[in-house]
Amino acid sequence: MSTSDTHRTHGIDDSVLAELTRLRESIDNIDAAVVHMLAERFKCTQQVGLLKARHHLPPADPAREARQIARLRQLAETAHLDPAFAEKLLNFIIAEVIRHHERIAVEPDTTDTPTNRTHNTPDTPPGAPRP
Ligand SMILES: C=C(O[C@@H]1C=C(C(=O)O)C=C[C@H]1O)C(=O)O
Repeated sequence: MSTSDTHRTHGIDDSVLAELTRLRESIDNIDAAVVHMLAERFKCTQQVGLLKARHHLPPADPAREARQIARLRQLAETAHLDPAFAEKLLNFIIAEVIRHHERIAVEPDTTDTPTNRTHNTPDTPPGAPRP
């Protein structure tokens, strides 16, 4: 049974269904954009990881992270997004980046990239303490 069949069975008006479909199409577009933007971000951070490994720099830079969090919280407030949520999300992403950098530091010649990696994925939700 399709989604629209399910809704019809439950007596949802066609105009409501059309509105729901329209909104979900936008959500799907936004989710696709988020995936593409994250893929580009990980391409950049992968390059940063290689640079750090080559020059024996530490994988994490807490001072840079603190500046990013302060900036993102400010942007979130302006955009009427919960700043705490924005901070959790950034921390979640950064934790994954640092794991990649730690891996690059011990395996600098790896051709494995975050975008094609299917193992070693994060299993902690946004907001969980960094492993
Ligand atoms: C990408 C970097 O490495 C780490 C990851 C960061 C990020 O994902 O934004 C920020 C700081 C570092 O802890 C960096 O130093 O710029």
